[in-house]
Amino acid sequence: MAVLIDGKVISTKIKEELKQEVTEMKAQGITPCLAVILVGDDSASAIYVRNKKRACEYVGIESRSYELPEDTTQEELEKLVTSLNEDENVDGILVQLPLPGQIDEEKITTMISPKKDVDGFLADSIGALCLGTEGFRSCTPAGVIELIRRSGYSIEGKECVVVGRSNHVGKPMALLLLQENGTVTIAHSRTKNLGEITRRADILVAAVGKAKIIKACDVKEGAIVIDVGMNRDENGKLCGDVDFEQVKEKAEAITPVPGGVGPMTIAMLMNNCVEAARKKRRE
Ligand SMILES: Nc1nc(=O)c2c([nH]1)NC[C@@H]1CN(c3ccc(C(=O)N[C@@H](CCC(=O)O)C(=O)O)cc3)C=[N+]21
Repeated sequence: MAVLIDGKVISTKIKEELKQEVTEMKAQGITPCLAVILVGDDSASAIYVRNKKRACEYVGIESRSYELPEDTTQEELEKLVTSLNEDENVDGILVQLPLPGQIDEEKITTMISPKKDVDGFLADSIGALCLGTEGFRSCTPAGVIELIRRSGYSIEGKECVVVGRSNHVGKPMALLLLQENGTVTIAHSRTKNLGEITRRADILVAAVGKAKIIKACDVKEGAIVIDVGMNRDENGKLCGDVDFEQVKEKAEAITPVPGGVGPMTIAMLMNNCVEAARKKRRE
């Protein structure tokens, strides 16, 4: 039976560390501030946004939320992002994705000032990650690295396989593992003999978006298995990309869903907000 990597415990530890730092910042008159924009009333998005607000409260970050109706126009949303870009009190801007169909998502997200890109989604941030220079790291991949590190495992020299190549998870995940000196393979929907490749992994990161598709036969004995998936199973229950019940018997360590990567994404978002506020002070 594998070691359970507890994202709730580790994310709470990170938030406690950030809370300390924010207390010190506040003593110097600086309060980090995150603006969260939610368009429409998708219930899953509403839950995430609520979790983010709660995390802000815990850490001592001021959160401003903008909950706009489903029929918000492109122009209205652009105006809001522009005003938040210009607002010196706002350190980070998060536009909750996905956006409704009438909105040009690409245009809205690329409007966000790179200094306030706490999601780490912009070309500036991904470029900095690629070059290994200072910039915001994408929250989910950064959370995965922290989970591995704080559980006492090293990445250096390990065979790392990332399944999934999305801009928000797979690609930045591979770059971060590379930066940690892992030997990195990116597998995806067109990969041939997927199982052969995943079975090589000492560290396997599943970011596919398909419920329980990683089975015990896809995993090497003793692997560290990180599940980024957020799916609903046949009973409507939240589950990952990994068939947890099977794989836990074979892995050295495994993350659950929920309670694994999800809470870490939020902790790293808090980290990026504090970093944004810290950088502003240095300017
Ligand atoms: N601009 C933007 N940035 C994001 O970071 C972003 C986004 N849009 N759109 C949606 C996805 C999804 N996402 C999650 C964050 C935390 C949990 C999380 O805390 N999950 C809990 C359980 C939550 C539940 O019970 O539903 C867990 O895994 O334990 C899940 C999903 C951030 N996203």
